[in-house]
Amino acid sequence: MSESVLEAVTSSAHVVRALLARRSAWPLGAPAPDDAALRQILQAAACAPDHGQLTPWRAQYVRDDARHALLQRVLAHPLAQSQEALALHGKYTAKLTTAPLVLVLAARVQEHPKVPEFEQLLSCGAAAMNMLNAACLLGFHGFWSSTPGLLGQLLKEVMGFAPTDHMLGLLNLGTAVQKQAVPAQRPAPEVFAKQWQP
Ligand SMILES: Cc1cc2nc3c(=O)[nH]c(=O)nc-3n(C[C@H](O)[C@H](O)[C@H](O)COP(=O)(O)O)c2cc1C
Repeated sequence: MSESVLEAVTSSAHVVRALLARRSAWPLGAPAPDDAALRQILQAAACAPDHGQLTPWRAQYVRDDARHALLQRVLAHPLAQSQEALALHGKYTAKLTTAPLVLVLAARVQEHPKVPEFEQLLSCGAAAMNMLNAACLLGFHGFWSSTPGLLGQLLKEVMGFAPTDHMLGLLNLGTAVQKQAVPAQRPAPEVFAKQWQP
């Protein structure tokens, strides 16, 4: 085996090991990916399988003080003043400000004769996972969290997503505060996959 092939094989094995060891982490602190690292992470989204090349994934990222400005706008929104919504302000605060870099994810699905909605949504999920994996491979940590119900609606309005966009949650990026991640108990492949034979 040539030196360069050996190097490629060795680094591929390293990447697969890193993929298999990946854990989500929460809370997240500094450092977050800088602009150059974030660009690579976003570029990884664009490597998702994308039937019809529709680019259905959308993201807006928020760093540092801008997270607090976003939070204030969310909390000040008229829809966030009901008794029910007021009880969720603490949860919204934790969701939007616990990680130093927050990507707000959405799917922009379009009518297409060959690409149904579910394929476009799956493509967005793949894009998000590519970003999470890229961030981890670059040495950062991440946590994909949801923006249920009203929070998704508030973020959509405050951040200027399109009214028809589907909110897909937050991809929180930074560095794990707790350094010792417990290895995850993952199901063995036999649990969810089997060989089909005629
Ligand atoms: C779209 C999506 C939204 C999620 N939202 C939450 C959430 O709001 N809260 C939560 O505890 N886990 C949420 N999770 C699960 C975590 O991101 C994470 O996968 C889980 O804690 C397991 O950790 P692991 O990735 O290390 O296996 C969500 C996962 C997905 C795919």
